[in-house]
Amino acid sequence: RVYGPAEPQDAVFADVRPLLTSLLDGYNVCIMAYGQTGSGKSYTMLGPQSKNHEALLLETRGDLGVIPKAAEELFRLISENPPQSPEVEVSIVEVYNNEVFDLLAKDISPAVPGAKRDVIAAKEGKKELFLPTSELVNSAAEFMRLVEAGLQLRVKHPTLVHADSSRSHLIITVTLPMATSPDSSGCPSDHTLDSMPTCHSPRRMVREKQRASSLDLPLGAGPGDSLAHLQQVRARLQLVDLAGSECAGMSGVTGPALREASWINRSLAALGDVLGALWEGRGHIPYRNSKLTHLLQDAIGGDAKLLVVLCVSPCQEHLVATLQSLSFGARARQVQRGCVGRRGPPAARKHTIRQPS
Ligand SMILES: Nc1ncnc2c1ncn2[C@@H]1O[C@H](COP(=O)(O)OP(=O)(O)OP(=O)(O)O)[C@@H](O)[C@H]1O
Repeated sequence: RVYGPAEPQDAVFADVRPLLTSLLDGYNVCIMAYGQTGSGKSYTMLGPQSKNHEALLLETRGDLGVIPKAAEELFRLISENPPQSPEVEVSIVEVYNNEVFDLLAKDISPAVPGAKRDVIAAKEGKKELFLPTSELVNSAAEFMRLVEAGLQLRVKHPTLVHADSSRSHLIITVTLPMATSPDSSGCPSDHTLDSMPTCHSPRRMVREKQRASSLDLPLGAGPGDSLAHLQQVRARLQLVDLAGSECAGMSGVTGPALREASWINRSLAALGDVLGALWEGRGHIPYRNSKLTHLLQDAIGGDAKLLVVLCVSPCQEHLVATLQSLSFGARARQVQRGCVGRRGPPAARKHTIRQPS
C-alpha cells in the first residue's frame, strides 16, 4: 500500500488497526518505521511534535501517529472485552550509539539531559535478556504520559537535512500477560477472532485457582475445569521509530553528531544484513552484530507479525536514499519466516510506503 503526501494519519492507522486485534488474540506484533532522516518516521509513529521538541501535540487529534492511536485502540479493545482485561506493561528504550538506554529508569531526570541508565542485561542459558524498567498502565492517557516522559530523554540533534533529527532508535514495548488454551491449536486459516485460540486474563486464572483450592481439588481436576490445559503466554507489541539513515555530506554533521550518524547507518545496515540472511535462509543470522538487531531479534526473525512502514521523500535530490529504503522494504517483504504466533499461519508481512508532504 502506498500513501500519497496528502493522505491523513487515519489512512495509515486503518492498515495498522487489525494488528491490535491480533495482539489481543495472543500474537506478538512489531510495527516499525524505516526511512532516511527527515522523511517522516516520527511523524508517522508519534504525530506532530511541539516547537520546543519536547511534547507530542496530543490536542491535534487528527494528526496523531500510530503510537497514540494504537494505545487508544488497545484500551478500546480491552474495554470491549472485559473478561480479557489484561494488565498492560510498558517499557521504553532507545538504542543510541549502539548502547541500549532505559528511558523509564526511576533514577533519571528529564531535567538532566543525557542522564540515562543502561538497560540491565541478564543471561538465561545462552540467551541474553534485556531487562528495562516496565510500568503498568490502565489507560491510553497513562500510556502516552510515559511515552512523553521517555521522548524527553531521547537524543535529538539538528542537521542540515532535519532541524529536529532523532539520533536514536526508539523501541516501545507493550506486554499483555494472558493465558491461552492449547487445545485450540493448529494453524488457523485466517486471523479472525473466531479462529484464534481462546485467551484468558490473569483475573480468570486467579478465579480458576481460587475455585480449585476452595473445592480442595488439584488444578484441572474439577468437571469442565480447563485450567490444566491453560498455559500462560505474554503477547508483545513493539512500536519502533528507527533513527533515519543519513548521508553525512548532506546532513553536514561533524564531531559527536557524525559519530551518531555513523552508528545509525551501521545499525540500519545490520538490520538489512539480518533480513538478507533470513531471506537467503542462512544458518547463521547475524543478530548480534548490533544492539538494534539483538533487541529486535524475536520481532524480525521470530514469530511476530511484522509491519514495516517505509517513509520516503518525493524529492529528486533524495532519490538514492529513497531507492535504498525501497530495497530494504523489498527485502523485508521477501523474508520467509514460517509460522507466526504460537501456532499461526505464515507471517502476515506487509510493507507500506509513506511520502511526507
Ligand atoms: N505526512 C506528513 N505530513 C505533514 N508533515 C510531515 C509529514 N511527514 C513528516 N512531516 C514533517 O516533516 C518533518 C520531518 O519529519 P520527522 O521528524 O517525522 O522525520 P524523521 O524521519 O523522524 O527524521 P529523523 O530520522 O531525522 O528523526 C517534521 O517537521 C514533520 O512534522
